[in-house]
Parts: sequence; structure tokens; C-alpha cells
Amino acid sequence: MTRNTEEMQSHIPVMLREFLEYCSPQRDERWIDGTFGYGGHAMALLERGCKVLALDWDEEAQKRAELLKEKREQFYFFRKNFSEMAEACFQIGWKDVDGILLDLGVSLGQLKDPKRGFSFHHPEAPLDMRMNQQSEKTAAVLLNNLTEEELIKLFSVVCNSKESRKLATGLVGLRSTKLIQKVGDFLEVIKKAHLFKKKGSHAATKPFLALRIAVNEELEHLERGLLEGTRLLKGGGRIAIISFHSTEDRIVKEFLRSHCVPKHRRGQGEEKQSQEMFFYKIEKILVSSEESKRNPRSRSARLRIGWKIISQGKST
Ligand SMILES: C[S@@+](CC[C@H](N)C(=O)[O-])C[C@H]1O[C@@H](n2cnc3c(N)ncnc32)[C@H](O)[C@@H]1O
Repeated sequence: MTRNTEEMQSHIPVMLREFLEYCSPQRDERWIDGTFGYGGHAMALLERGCKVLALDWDEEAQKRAELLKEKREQFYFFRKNFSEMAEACFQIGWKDVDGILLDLGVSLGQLKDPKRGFSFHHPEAPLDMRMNQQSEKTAAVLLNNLTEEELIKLFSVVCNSKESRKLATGLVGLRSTKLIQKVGDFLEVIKKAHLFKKKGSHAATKPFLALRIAVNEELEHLERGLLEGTRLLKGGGRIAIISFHSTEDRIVKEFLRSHCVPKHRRGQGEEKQSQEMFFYKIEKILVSSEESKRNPRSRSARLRIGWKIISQGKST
């Protein structure tokens, strides 16, 4: 058995039970897994007899998907961003889909790999943080080239304004003496900034998250993916998003809420509902205490689902 096969078999997908229970994927339905990773959710969909189009822009995920491609019919993989899912569907002749899953963020494998620079536990690692290794924009490129104002903006997506300013000033000071290259260089700036940290968390958690979000343009891709995905959904189709921090969850929540028919109008004829209203129902499900004990990485996970209005097809 290869290392990839072993890792795929031992991987624990987050909130799988809830995803299956609420979305209820059926045999022969077409599903998009926009964040293939280790294929945990994709395999569960295949087990249920669904056709799966999987996407991931990471090279390692692509290698793992190759293993599934050999064994499974009705499984397609593209090394693409999920914000390009319509193009991937077009390439395999799918006009619409029954369901979409986005399990956001990085995988444990990406986080643990010291070469990738995602984790503050590897000070000697290069400051990389790209999920897509074909992109030229690494974390080091951003930290060495953005203006102080741009750095403040980058951090303020996650940190407060005082923290963001301290980090930006520290980085501008450090890069006037040397090139910023390693995780340890960024940690040095974080340490000197004396940031407030919540009990039990590391001072580097928020600055690392902000930098990763910027390197991968995560929020922009999420906004595009939600809209593009929802347009691809058949009437009655479901879009399910698992998020791990409040910045991305806020985007998902606002998107679902602003496109959901208000409760007081749900009984009315669908023709009266605005074209901008995609969903007849939305739900938020929190990770169970049992799962967060078993898999502490899942403790902040939230699953949000939107069900598309029945009479609306792809042309919405
Ligand atoms: C949390 S993991 C997904 C785990 C997967 N559901 C499983 O059970 O194995 C997130 C994966 O999504 C990928 N990813 C994150 N954002 C992406 C995006 N915008 N487009 C494509 N892939 C993305 C990452 O490279 C990573 O492999």
C-alpha cells in the first residue's frame, strides 16, 4: 500500500455524518467536492452511488485523486480552484449539479508538512503558504513587497487595527535589515509585537491565518465559489460549506441569508420571489462535542447548508 493510499484510508473527514444526514446525497446524483484534500467526503459520496466532480488546486491532492480515478467510475478530478467549478463542469458536460460541498481551509497534511510553511511550529520552514504550488505569490513575497499600509490591511482581515499596525511596522523594520524568508522571521516580529492572545491559543495563530488567507486569496475565491456554485445547482440542490473560523463563516452566513427567501414569504408562489432569492431553506449545524473530542482539529467547525428553490434551475 502506498503512503498516499494509507493516508487516505486513515483520514477522518470533518462533520461527515452531519453532511450526509442533512444533505442526503442519492444514487446517481451529481456532486461537486470543491475541496478534495484526502478525498474523505468524496469517497463517502461515491459510496452512496453519486457521480463526483472533485477539485483541489494542490498538487499533493491531485496525486491522491489519481489513485481514486483508477478505481472509480463516475469520478472526475481537476486541479483547479473551486471558484472555477463552472468551467470544470462544462469540460465534462455537466450543465447542472445536485450538490456542492466546500470543506474550507488547509488539510492536516498541508499544515504538517514543514516544506509548506503553513505552521508556526516549523521556524526553519520557508515562508511559503501556497495551497497552489503553481502560484508565484508566496507569503515571503507578500511580506517583503507590500507597503506598510497594504500590510495593515492584510492583517486586519483577522487581527484588530492595533495588532495589524504593530505587525506591519515590525515587518517593515525587519525587512530594512534583511530579506524575510523563513517562518522564524515572521515569528520574531510577532513575538516583538506582544499581541493579546486568548487563553490556550498561540500569539501567532491570527497573524498566520491572515497571511495564509492573503496568499491564497481565500475570501475572494469563497465569494466567487458560492455564487458560481449556487448558479450551477438544480432546483432542490444543496450547497454545504464547512468553515473553521469566523472570517470565512461570516461570508458564508451572509451569502446564504441574503439569498434565502424570508420565512414570512415562504408560503407564497415562487414566481413572486425575487430572482436573487436562491434558497428556500438554510441551516447551521455545529460540530458535535463527541467529534471535537475525538478530533480536536474539528472543534471550531461549522456546517452551513442552503437548499435551492425547487423551481429554479441553472439559469437563475
Ligand atoms: C480541509 S481540506 C479538505 C478535506 C477533505 N474534505 C477530506 O475529507 O479529505 C481542504 C482542501 O481544499 C483545498 N482548497 C482550499 N481552498 C481551495 C480552493 N479555493 N480551491 C480548490 N481547492 C481548495 C486545499 O488545498 C485542501 O486540500
